[in-house]
Amino acid sequence: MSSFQSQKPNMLLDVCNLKVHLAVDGKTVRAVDGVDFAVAPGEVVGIVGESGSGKSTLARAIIQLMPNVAIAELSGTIRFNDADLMTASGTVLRRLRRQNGFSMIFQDPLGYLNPTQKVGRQIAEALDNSDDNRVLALLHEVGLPKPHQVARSYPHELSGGMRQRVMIAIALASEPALLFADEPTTSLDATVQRQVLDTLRRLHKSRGMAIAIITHDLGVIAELCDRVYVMRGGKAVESGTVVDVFETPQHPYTAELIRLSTRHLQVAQQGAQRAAP
Ligand SMILES: Nc1ncnc2c1ncn2[C@@H]1O[C@H](COP(=O)(O)OP(=O)(O)OP(=O)(O)O)[C@@H](O)[C@H]1O
Repeated sequence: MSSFQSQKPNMLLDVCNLKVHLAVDGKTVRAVDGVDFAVAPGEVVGIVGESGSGKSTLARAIIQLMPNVAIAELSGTIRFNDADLMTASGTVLRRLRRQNGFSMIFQDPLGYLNPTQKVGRQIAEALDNSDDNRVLALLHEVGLPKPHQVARSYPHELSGGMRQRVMIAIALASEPALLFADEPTTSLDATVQRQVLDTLRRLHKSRGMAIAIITHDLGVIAELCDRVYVMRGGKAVESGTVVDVFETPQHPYTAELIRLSTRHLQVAQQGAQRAAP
């Protein structure tokens, strides 16, 4: 594993000046254009911004899951613990995906799960063994009732919320230090959204796992996150603690986002009051 000097040694993830420029139809799309991004151990960080601002590309590039399109430029540094992910070997990346590294959940579990395999088997494969008790324990941990029955189901036999929990269970199998959650509740109805967010919050507390959550929804940021990055046009135009950014936004774009959802400011303030000693 290669290692190098970090500017922020207390960070679990430390990304500096990341650029991911794509070659799309003969044009260069600056999907991520010089982003600094960091996550401390056990921290919950939000990434918010309009559609196409580069949120997903940022997350995917960090975990070395590049978009299926030609890359015009890829540069910057990505340090995860003592590994430089930009230069890490396949072996190092596989190890980080399998054990105590990072994993990711997506908006669409159906596109991710194997439709022809029972979900218990898919979780067992993620666990690298076929220990039924561990499969059931994971299903229980993500809040699925009747884990035996769920384990014997195919993805299409489950509701959207249940499938999202199965995907979370698969992501947890490697005991990740950092979970990326890309719009994990966008396709769910309001009640199920709330349940999945509560589950993520509970897992964060019980496992001490860091979470980087991508969302359009400032309410999700206000409820779940310690810090937030606001993205626009491939750049992080603003970052800071949720309360600071929501109370005194420095960038007009952030101010506009907040103006459009002022009720979330109250949620952030209530959260800060609850956290105060
Ligand atoms: N596979 C791809 N092919 C072509 N263009 C892409 C691809 N992936 C990303 N892009 C482009 O890169 C830019 C950033 O996209 P990205 O999906 O990262 O944004 P986003 O903020 O996550 O958007 P959304 O909220 O809609 O998911 C956009 O202009 C998008 O069109």
